[in-house]
Parts: sequence; C-alpha cells; structure tokens
Amino acid sequence: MRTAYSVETVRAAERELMARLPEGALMQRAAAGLAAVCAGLLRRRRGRVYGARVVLLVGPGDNGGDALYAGARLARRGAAVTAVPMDPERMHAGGLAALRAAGGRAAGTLPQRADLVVDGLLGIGGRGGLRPAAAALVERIPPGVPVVAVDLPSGVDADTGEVAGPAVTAEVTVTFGAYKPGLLIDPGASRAGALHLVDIGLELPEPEVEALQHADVAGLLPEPTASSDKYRRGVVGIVAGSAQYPGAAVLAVAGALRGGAGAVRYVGPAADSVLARHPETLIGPGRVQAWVIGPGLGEGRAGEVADLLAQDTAVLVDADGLRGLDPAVLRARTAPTLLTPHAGEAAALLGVSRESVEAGRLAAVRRLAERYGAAVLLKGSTTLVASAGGRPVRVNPTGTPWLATAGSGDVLSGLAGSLLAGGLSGADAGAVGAYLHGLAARRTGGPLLAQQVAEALPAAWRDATHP
Ligand SMILES: NC(=O)C1=CN([C@@H]2O[C@H](COP(=O)(O)OP(=O)(O)OC[C@H]3O[C@@H](n4cnc5c(N)ncnc54)[C@H](OP(=O)(O)O)[C@@H]3O)[C@@H](O)[C@H]2O)[C@@H](O)CC1
Ligand SMILES: Nc1ncnc2c1ncn2[C@@H]1O[C@H](COP(=O)(O)OP(=O)(O)O)[C@@H](O)[C@H]1O
Ligand SMILES: [K+]
Repeated sequence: MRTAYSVETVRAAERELMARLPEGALMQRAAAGLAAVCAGLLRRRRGRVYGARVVLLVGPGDNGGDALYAGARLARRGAAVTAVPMDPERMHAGGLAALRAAGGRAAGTLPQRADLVVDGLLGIGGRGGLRPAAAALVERIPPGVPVVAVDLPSGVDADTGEVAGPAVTAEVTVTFGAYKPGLLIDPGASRAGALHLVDIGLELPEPEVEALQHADVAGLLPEPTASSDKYRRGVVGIVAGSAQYPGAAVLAVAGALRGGAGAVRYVGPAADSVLARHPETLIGPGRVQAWVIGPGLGEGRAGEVADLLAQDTAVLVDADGLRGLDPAVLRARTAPTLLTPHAGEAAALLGVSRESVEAGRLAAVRRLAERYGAAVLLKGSTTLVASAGGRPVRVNPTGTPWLATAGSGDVLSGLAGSLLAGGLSGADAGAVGAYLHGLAARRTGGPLLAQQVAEALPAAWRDATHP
C-alpha cells in the first residue's frame, strides 16, 4: 500500500522528530536524498555529474533550503550549480552559505542552458496559486530540461492535488518523510512525474489517502478453492440497458463475467443482445448476492432503482440509476452500497457544478460518501474511492486517459458489481475494480474499445495476483 498524509500530519510528525534530533538534521537527510536522485538522473542522461549545469529555483522557505544544500552536494562533485532566488532577500542562509562554500553561485536570472533544474520554490508551506515572482521563474524554465521537484512540484496543493494557475511539471519528485495526497491525485499527480520517497524517519498515524498495489489487490481478490461452486462464488445481477442503449447492458455483463462471480444474471429489455454476445448469462429475475443497476437505463426507471435499494442485498448504482437518489434511503441501508458517478453525475448528486468537482475531487468524493452514507467511486483522471466513516480515501494508481471512451464505465460497473457479489465491501470492490480496469486498459493501450478492456481483465487479474 502506498500511503499519503496531510500537511498537518506531516508537520506534527516532523516536530516530534525534530525535538529528538540535532538542529538541521532532517534537512540534511532530505538534501542527501535529493542530491542522490539528481546525481542518478545526471549520470543516466550524460554519464557523470562532473561538469553538469544545475539550476536551483530557490523559494523563501525550507523547500529552498533543501535545494541549496543538495546543490552544495552536487557542486562538491563537480557540477556547476547556480541558485536563482524567488526573492533575493529571503533565501535559506545556511543553505546559501553551504552552496557558496562548495563553489556554487547565486544569480538574478535563470540561465537558459542547463542539464537539470531543481524546483525548490515551494513545498508543503505553499498556499494558493503561485505569486507572480514564483510564476515568472516557472514560466522561464527552459523547455526540454528535466526538472526534479523538491517535496512536491511548486504550484500543486499538497493536500488536494489542486493546481491554481502556473505550476511546475517535474520528471521526478523527491518527497520527504511521506507521500502527500497532491502527489497521487490529479491534476497534481500528472505534474509530479516519477515519485521518489526519502525516508527521514517520521512516525506517522493513519493516512489520509492510500493507493493499492499489486499485493494488496491480490489479497482482496476472491479466488475459487476446491470447495467452490458457482453459487458460493456469488451471483451478480445486472439491471442495465434499454431499447435506446442495449450496448450498455452487453458491456456491463462483459465486465461482470470477468469479475470473479460464479454467475451473471441479466434483467432488462436487452436480453437478446446480451445473450448473442454472452451465452453464459442467466436471464430474468432470481437470487443474487449483488445487483448492479444503471448503465444505459434511460429515463423513467427510478422505480426499479428504488426496489433494489429496498432489498437487503449489496447494490452498485451507476449512470442513469444515480438520478434523484435520496440520501435518507441510502443511509438507512445496511447491506453494502457502492455509487460510481463520473464528475458530472457527482456534481448533480451534490448540487454543485461539474467544474468544482473536477477542481476538488478529494473533497467531493468525501462529501458524497458522508452525505449518502455509502461507498463512492468517483471516476475520471485518478479515480477516487471513499467510504462513509472517514477511512482513508483510496486513489487508483492504474488507468490511462484512453479509458475516456464510451462504454468503459459500463465495464467497470459490471466488474465492481461482480466483486461485490464475491463478498468484497463496497469500497474494496470499487478500489479493486478500478485497479483491474485500469491495468486492463494499460495492457490494451492505444485507442481502445470498452469491450477490449473487458477482454483484457483476465490478464490484468493474473498480473496482479502473479506479478
Ligand atoms: N516536513 C518535513 O519533515 C521536512 C520538510 N523539509 C522541507 O521543508 C519544506 C517546508 O518548508 P517551509 O515550511 O519553510 O515552507 P515552504 O514550502 O518552503 O514555503 C514557504 C514559503 O513560501 C512562501 N509562499 C507560500 N505560498 C506561496 C505562493 N503561493 N507563492 C509564492 N510564495 C509562497 C511563503 O511566504 P510567506 O507566506 O511567508 O510570505 C514562505 O516563505 C518541505 O516542503 C520540505 O521541502 C525538509 O527540509 C526536512 C523535513
Ligand atoms: N482522463 C481520464 N484519465 C483516466 N481515466 C479516465 C479519464 N476519463 C475517464 N476515465 C475513465 O473512463 C471510464 C469512463 O466511465 P464513464 O464516464 O462512466 O463512461 P461511460 O458512461 O461512457 O461508460 C471511467 O473508468 C473513468 O475513470
Ligand atoms: K518544490
């Protein structure tokens, strides 16, 4: 599990550790880790550190201090290091002295020729959009030169991943003590590049955000045993499709058939289309361990949604099924409930604009889970899964923007419903479903069809369980 912590939590852990260590020890640990990553990058790019031109963008706080001390280490190895301050009156004094002592220099303008830029403008002390002096430096970073961000790319909000205005786009982010949520959640995540965590010895409580990895997924996936039969593996029921959208039913069933349930039951007007593509499907009402309702349902079917929510069975509600949901009904349920909106559907459920959901995805998914008393999977670039009750929000590390194609969400709802039927909790079914769905899409690559994502699910399952 990759875990991430809020600025407040990191600061508290930092204070606690600093009280037990000599002054400046943490910054030296951070700078040593940062310099090692920079040196590795320079060696890969140009064979050696000696003679490399390194530019440090230096902010007024300790983030700039880290950059200066790391710059001093690189200068001692023969790099030509130039520090460019955001504010020449406010630079970490000890760091600047160390850089000068090692042969580095400070300059008023950003050199246009460089082998590496180190972004030490702002770390966890950054607030709001970059002020003009910082924004001007970021905009002058020469194109094509790799950037290593110190702790996080300047301009990215550490707690949320929000980006207001200009921000650094890094090739690598070297972060200290703990990942920050903004490094895992878009738009911040796509600014951060490859992540490198430097352990500085912080002791941390429960995380704010967590990302599953292969081993976590393998531990959650239901695998059949010698005593399994199709009913014990779970039956998932799919209520999807309409005369207008029969394809949604076919795709939801395609996902469900590859999600580990022992059988898939379809209820709705697209039975002929479903059977033509998936002869394995059971047709018509019957007993299930979990229902999926919503994909391609069209208008006027709220009664079917209400009927399923009234049953004491796990339910996943997606797409058209999400319209007009009553929080009180959902909160009263005791069986698992999983809602899988995209940003537009989430906005309607919260009564806010789509833009505000997209700009603040972490807050939106938390609010939805609290308001509806259910697990919520918010789709889009970095899918998030929250459960009611304040557990860490799961951020999905797999996926590709190629998934933004019609019908891929239908495959996901069938898949996650199948996992629910296999006995996973709402949040686990959502997180594991999104993980496999994203892996399958990456395996498929290129301009992909939703049905290809479904077809790649067994291979994604094998990748996660037998890496
Ligand atoms: N945590 C740890 O364990 C360790 C942390 N370490 C390092 O310390 C870093 C945190 O340092 P920090 O607290 O000094 O804050 P930092 O990020 O340098 O920025 C604050 C300065 O920026 C300014 N400023 C703010 N917003 C701005 C904006 N939008 N646009 C422009 N300017 C803005 C703000 O100005 P002010 O508001 O005061 O005028 C203030 O001067 C952390 O990220 C890590 O790198 C490691 O060394 C050791 C272990
Ligand atoms: N920019 C993006 N990057 C990564 N994944 C995305 C992006 N946009 C959409 N997706 C994923 O694609 C799928 C689209 O689902 P959805 O919006 O319900 O589409 P549909 O209703 O056509 O099936 C979701 O899994 C979502 O997370
Ligand atoms: K930075």
